[in-house]
Amino acid sequence: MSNHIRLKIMDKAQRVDQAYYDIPEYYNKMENAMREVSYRPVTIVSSSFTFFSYCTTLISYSIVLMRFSPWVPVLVILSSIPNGIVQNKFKDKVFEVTKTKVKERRQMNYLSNMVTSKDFSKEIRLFGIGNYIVSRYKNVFNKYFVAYKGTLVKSSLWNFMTSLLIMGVIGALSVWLGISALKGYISLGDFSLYTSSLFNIHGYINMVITVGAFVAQGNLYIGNLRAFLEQKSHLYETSKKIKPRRSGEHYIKFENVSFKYPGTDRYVLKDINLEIYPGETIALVGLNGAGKSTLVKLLIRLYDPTEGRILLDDIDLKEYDIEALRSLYGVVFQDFCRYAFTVEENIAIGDIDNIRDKDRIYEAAVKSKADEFIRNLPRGYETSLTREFEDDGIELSIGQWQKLALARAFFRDADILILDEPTASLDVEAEYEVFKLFDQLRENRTTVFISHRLSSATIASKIVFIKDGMISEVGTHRELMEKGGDYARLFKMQAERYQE
Ligand SMILES: Nc1ncnc2c1ncn2[C@@H]1O[C@H](COP(=O)(O)OP(=O)(O)OP(=O)(O)O)[C@@H](O)[C@H]1O
Repeated sequence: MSNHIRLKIMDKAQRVDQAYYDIPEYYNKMENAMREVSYRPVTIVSSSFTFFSYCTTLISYSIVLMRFSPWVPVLVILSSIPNGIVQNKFKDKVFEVTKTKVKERRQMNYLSNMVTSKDFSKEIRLFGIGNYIVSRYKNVFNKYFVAYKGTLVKSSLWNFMTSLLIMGVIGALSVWLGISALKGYISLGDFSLYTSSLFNIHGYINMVITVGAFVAQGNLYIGNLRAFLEQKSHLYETSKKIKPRRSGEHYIKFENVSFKYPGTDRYVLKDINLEIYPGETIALVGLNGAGKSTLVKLLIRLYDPTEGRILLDDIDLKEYDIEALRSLYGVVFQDFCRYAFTVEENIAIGDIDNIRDKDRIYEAAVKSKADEFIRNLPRGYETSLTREFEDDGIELSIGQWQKLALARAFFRDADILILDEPTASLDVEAEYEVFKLFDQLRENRTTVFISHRLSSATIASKIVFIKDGMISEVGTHRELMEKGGDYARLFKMQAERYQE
């Protein structure tokens, strides 16, 4: 059951849109749902059974004690009510605190993962920041614990006082039983039966209260889980779900597109108007933070524009079936993923349904210049690309990873190629070959690439210069050089460095 719910949470998490990763509340809901998934569902069911079994036992002991006097079970049960209320109230409070302190808990997880994960290991050692991270962890923990402390102290105090009440009542009833035995109103056997029933009834009341509170808390957990599973998408959901045609020939148009990231007030893109004709190779250039990657994110519908619209073959992107739309694109992100799988899988991820098509996998690797180094790996295409799980796994260099990411995009058989800094880590020779390939590829598909190496932009049929979220210049390399604007200035600046 836990596994079933975990799978449901994972399924939801892989489908929610990108905007959720910008919103802490999303993470909070997911963390709340994930936190207790390993034990909570099972214990809700088992505790419910236990609850009923304890209640039955409790009734049995009450019936035994009623033979002596109906007041005995009534008094024990009445004196337990305040303790039951206190336990329930404070369990709810602790649950609420846990829920509201989820940000701190995520921070604590992040900080403790930092010191244990490989990603940070080099810098932590080099900069000697291990202790700094541990002290940050302690600070967050203290904030987290302060919130609990008050509730825990109060809960213990109230628990102690209400337990005293129960103990007082049980003590008094034991004395009553003792006197009755001494006076001969009940036999010694009955005395022993009644006193053991009295103590048992007390124990079972305690257990019923605890288990009952746990079951009630389970309801709160289910509320959390539902809140996560029922989250709505930020992206516009069309009823039309048009399937884009597959042809390689597409016309893309940005119409007055402006964009703010969810939860922010700043326009990152402002009034973008751009046409990309079938078969064109577009180079997006501009300074850091200008908005180039954001433009790409809108094109593949990770986000919808805040204003304006983007058309593909004269139809708004929003009207397409989103999965079919995304299947048109072959993308290499600036921060592409490095999967701890085999080489083959790392390429096949571009089009996972065709993972068995080995010939196409090799073909894609040859195109991206990855085939050469793959053949020298100990197990070729079957080499595992991590040393974390496999003894004979290996680590690649960043440039080698980039070649694999490119192969992934080529394997996809996409109509539109989108490459964000696709050659940043490639050696000069590989970069030259890859750009030569783009030249061939652009005959039958549209390519959009982002590059800071302006020499590579010269092959583009259209260069789009983005400045502060706006298109400031558009044209071929020659046109923009003649214009003598920002592009020409940056190009000359880079060229001068090469001439030195
Ligand atoms: N998820 C996000 N939430 C809020 N702001 C963001 C987010 N991602 C990017 N930004 C902001 O959007 C602006 C544009 O970022 P973008 O990544 O599009 O720039 P870029 O032109 O690709 O830069 P670079 O050349 O450095 O890759 C930046 O100011 C950045 O801070």
